[in-house]
Amino acid sequence: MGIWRRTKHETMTNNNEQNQQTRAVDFPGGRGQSRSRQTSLDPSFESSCRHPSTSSDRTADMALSGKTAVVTGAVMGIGRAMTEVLLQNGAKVALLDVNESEGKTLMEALEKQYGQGRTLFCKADVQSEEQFKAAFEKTTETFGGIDILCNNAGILNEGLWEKTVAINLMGVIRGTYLAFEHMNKLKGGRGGVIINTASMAGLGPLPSCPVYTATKHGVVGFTRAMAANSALSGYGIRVNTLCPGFVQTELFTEIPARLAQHSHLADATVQLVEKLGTITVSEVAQHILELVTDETKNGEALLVTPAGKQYITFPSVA
Ligand SMILES: NC(=O)C1=CN([C@@H]2O[C@H](COP(=O)(O)OP(=O)(O)OC[C@H]3O[C@@H](n4cnc5c(N)ncnc54)[C@H](O)[C@@H]3O)[C@@H](O)[C@H]2O)C=CC1
Ligand SMILES: CCCCCC(=O)/C=C/C=C\C/C=C\C/C=C\CCCC(=O)O
Repeated sequence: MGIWRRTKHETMTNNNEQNQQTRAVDFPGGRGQSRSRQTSLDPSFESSCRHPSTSSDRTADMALSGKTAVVTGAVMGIGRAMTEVLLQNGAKVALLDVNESEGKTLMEALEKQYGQGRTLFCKADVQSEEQFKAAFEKTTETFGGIDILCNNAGILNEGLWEKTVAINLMGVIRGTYLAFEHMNKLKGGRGGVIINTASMAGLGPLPSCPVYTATKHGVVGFTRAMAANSALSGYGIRVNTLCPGFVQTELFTEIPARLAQHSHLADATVQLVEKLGTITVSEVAQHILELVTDETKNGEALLVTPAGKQYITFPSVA
């Protein structure tokens, strides 16, 4: 059971990047096809956003130079690693998270590392339409638009199952709909790409976590439907989902407590972790670059495990 007691300071390394391959695998379920705004902010929210006053042009020739990204759940774990990948490739990044104190500290560190004017922290709970909307508006005011959204914030708590649905699924839907309002080319937006963090549990069942599994299957289905919707409608927005296996983060600690009434299945979960192995946050986050930059990727579900990356092929239901 010691496996669950690891904290973020005790991450397992599993450097298998050189062995990673791309394969198509079959899972039950059809393959997905393949503006700027200025509004006044609620003053109380304004005080929750922190950004520097100067900017850097060190990023001129990078893959994401000139692009602005929003990452939810950006302060820790996979979201933090995604933020770094986006910054390393030239994007400016708005970090949205409920953890304000660590968010501000992180933003200061990122500004030192990647240059002034590259980040913005906004305290925002993805359960709140008001806070989420205000963060998008602040990002647009600060950086001039939004090109990339990573809907990443998520929790694992089978006891608080309604909250799990509200954050993991409703938060992704809310963020996607807000991004469509900002990015839609038919409404004056400049198009863009959305990456929704699902899980391997969005492709197959994690028996100890039925509600978590349901939310992640929901994220995969919603992503594929919105990708097809956008393509058919001509909105100029791509939507993809990233499906990591087990990743060493805070979410992956104290699992028996998170399983609540299903905690008797903790040992079975340990066996699955031992069978599948774990990966690091950077091994997961590096894969967003392809989903963001490759214009052919829309409605994809990309599974990332110690075995490598796999674009999932779903059976056609047409
Ligand atoms: N750790 C794992 O094994 C895996 C995680 N995932 C998914 O990856 C995503 C990120 O998870 P981790 O990095 O592991 O988690 P984590 O617990 O390390 O980080 C989650 C971040 O989201 C923030 N957050 C939580 N609730 C929020 C809310 N309501 N609004 C805004 N921010 C909020 C937290 O403050 C934290 O910064 C989640 O959607 C999770 O389900 C997917 C597959 C595996
Ligand atoms: C209990 C920790 C949960 C961590 C969060 C998460 O999303 C990780 C999920 C990783 C993998 C398990 C998910 C689903 C299992 C689906 C298929 C397993 C097939 C196993 C096999 O026997 O081959």
